[in-house]
Amino acid sequence: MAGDNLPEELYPSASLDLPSYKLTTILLPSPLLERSPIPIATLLPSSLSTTLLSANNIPSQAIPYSSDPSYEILSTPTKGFGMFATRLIEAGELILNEHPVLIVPEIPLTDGSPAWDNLGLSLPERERSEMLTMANCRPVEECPSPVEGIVRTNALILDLTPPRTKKNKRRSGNGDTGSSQRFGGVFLKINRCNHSCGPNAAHKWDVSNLSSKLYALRKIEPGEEITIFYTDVTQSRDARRAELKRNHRFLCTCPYCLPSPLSAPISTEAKASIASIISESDENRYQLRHWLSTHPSYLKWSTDLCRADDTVTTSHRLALDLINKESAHFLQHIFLEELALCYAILGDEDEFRFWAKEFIQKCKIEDPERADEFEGWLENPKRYKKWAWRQKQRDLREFDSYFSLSHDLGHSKRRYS
Ligand SMILES: C[S@@+](CC[C@H](N)C(=O)[O-])C[C@H]1O[C@@H](n2cnc3c(N)ncnc32)[C@H](O)[C@@H]1O
Repeated sequence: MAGDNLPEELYPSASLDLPSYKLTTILLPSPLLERSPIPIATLLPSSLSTTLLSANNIPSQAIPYSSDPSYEILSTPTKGFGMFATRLIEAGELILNEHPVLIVPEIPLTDGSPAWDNLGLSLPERERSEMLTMANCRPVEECPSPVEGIVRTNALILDLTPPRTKKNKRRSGNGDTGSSQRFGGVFLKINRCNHSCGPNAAHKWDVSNLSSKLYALRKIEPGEEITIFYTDVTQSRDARRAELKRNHRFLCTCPYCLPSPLSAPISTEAKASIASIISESDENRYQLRHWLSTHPSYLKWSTDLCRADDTVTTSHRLALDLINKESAHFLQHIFLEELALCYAILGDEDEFRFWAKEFIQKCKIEDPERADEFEGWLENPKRYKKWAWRQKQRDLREFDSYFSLSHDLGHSKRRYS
């Protein structure tokens, strides 16, 4: 889950042939009549530009503005700007649904600079000037155009494969429209989220709305910074810091990397205690990264009556404890879903309801279809096809063995009579 993070290496060595790309600005009508349309400046392969930007694939209206946003953008002491909660935000809650201002190819342009500048110029003044205040971690020698530097610092990976509608499924047979190339999207607000190795939010791209949803992975307190992850944070501290430095050019200063403030010189004992906190966290993250391959498997358990009933539930509850400890909530939904299914297979309605509700709350934005499926089972748990499967199998076996025993007895009676 959890969201698509910032690209590992958004710009590998290959480069694009510019003439086959088309610069188009989409203007999405605002739902409020008095507001101007919402612009998205796109640089897309001509063929994709034609299909994606056809009337069928463009939303008829922009996402409505929230009149009472749960966030504000503030300056931070060491990380530039950041996004902060203005009130309590519940786990799974939508924080913001936003259209990108720029959509660009993942690989660099052969004739870079003018194309980048033209892209910036194709935005209306208000959006262009806000975009130009965004972070730019690339030196001018590397990215002569500030627009390119801003894109490389901020762009989130977008998949532009048009949504699978009945119509385009029929047209292409399997719904594959042949657009496998990835793109980057720049968002004026979501991109203000700084990285944390214990993020409290994630984002999810929705091609049918041409927008990304930012949502809470756990409860966020008023005034708390809203953070996402730019790299795989189940890696060790050294590995993730090296990756952030290489790809995003900053040394992470989040509390999971620096469990104590950098300021005053610290004693040898304090240093040793920090080192032990870091090594414990590395070990926890390593365990979480490999949990599903090193701990009892739900799939095997769900078809194997020889394994104890609580094998997976006990193990998954331990994983959830570790997830809380490391603030690795982007992994939570995997365990919540399997816990709910374990209790369904055990026919334990109270536990099933508890974990299913937890799962729905956490995944309704990441995977709304699966959340709907669980809502259906909550209405009537017995509709789940493997409801109480273990007990039913045991009853069947008992019946079988009773039946074969009486059958054998019948035989022997006949033999000895
Ligand atoms: C996508 S921007 C985030 C918003 C940015 N702070 C701003 O002012 O617009 C990424 C940049 O923010 C800073 N940043 C993000 N997360 C950070 C972290 N955990 N530690 C230090 N700097 C961070 C880095 O300068 C990075 O290049």
